[in-house]
Amino acid sequence: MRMAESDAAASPLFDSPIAFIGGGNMARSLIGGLTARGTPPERIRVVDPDADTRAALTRDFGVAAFAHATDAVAGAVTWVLATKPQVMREVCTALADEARSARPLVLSIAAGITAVQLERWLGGDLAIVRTMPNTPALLGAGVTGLYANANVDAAGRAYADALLRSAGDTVWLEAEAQMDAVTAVSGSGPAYVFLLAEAMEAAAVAQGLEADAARTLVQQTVLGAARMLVEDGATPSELRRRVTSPGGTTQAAIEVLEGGGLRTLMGEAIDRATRRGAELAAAND
Ligand SMILES: NC(=O)C1=CN([C@@H]2O[C@H](COP(=O)(O)OP(=O)(O)OC[C@H]3O[C@@H](n4cnc5c(N)ncnc54)[C@H](OP(=O)(O)O)[C@@H]3O)[C@@H](O)[C@H]2O)C=CC1
Ligand SMILES: O=C(O)[C@@H]1CCC=N1
Repeated sequence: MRMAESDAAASPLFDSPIAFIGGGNMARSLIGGLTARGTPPERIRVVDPDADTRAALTRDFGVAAFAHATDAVAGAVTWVLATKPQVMREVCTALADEARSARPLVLSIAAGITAVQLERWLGGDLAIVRTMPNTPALLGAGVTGLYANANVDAAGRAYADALLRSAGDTVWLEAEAQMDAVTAVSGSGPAYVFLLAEAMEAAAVAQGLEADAARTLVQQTVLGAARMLVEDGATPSELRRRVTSPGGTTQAAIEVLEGGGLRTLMGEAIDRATRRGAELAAAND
């Protein structure tokens, strides 16, 4: 579902302060995406326990960074929960008093942790949007899955959508259960592509290519292929067919990948990651 930009622009949320709880890798990608695409840094506050992390966020993006969560959320109408699932319960219960009085729109980026858990830990009856972004958000080339609980009104949905659109595309889900699959596909997905790139580079070097040449060849191949996937309009299998001359080099390689069970392996990997999301929710309840 796409939100009307006019709904978001009309919301008082639009100019209000945003507090990030946790300033690690994914928060950094989102803050980078937001500030690069027009969100004034003065609107963004971050809390993180690590002084170097705080200094780097202020230096790189001009945002205010705090050591204590209560300082970061003071006056913030939107909270983005960006700590690891393992500490989310502790983080939320420590902020329950502030949540009860401020009634913020709460966005979580945590894998696995459910809207019901967040609402319970923060004190109940809150508007919660579970989101699953990915690190290309830093370049505005991310994609985010979103699910809103029943307390989120149309303006809250439109605002959450606009916020995450600064980081790339958005896909709304009506069933929260699907968030674990989204996490496994697009949240973790960049790592699968990076692993593929690592493996291709290593294979190129094993064939005698210089490391620099191998890196450039692989980088541009992945970039070019990704652009064709998005821009050409053809299906992945049609794009693959156009590369694969009968009896040629690509066919020889694809036969090895198919014969080695690449599709089964990817299915198993995504299934395992999906189940890991549910495990994280249960283990950290
Ligand atoms: N990395 C990714 O690609 C994606 C991650 N996510 C989700 O984003 C969340 C963060 O992941 P990621 O950025 O990779 O992890 P990081 O460990 O890089 O970031 C988490 C940050 O939170 C800090 N932190 C720990 N305790 C607190 C606290 N009590 N209050 C405030 N900050 C605290 C950590 O500090 P310290 O290290 O000092 O403990 C760290 O800087 C996770 O829930 C993950 O599931 C979602 C999509 C993609
Ligand atoms: O690996 C993780 O658990 C997080 C969630 C998706 C990407 N990184």
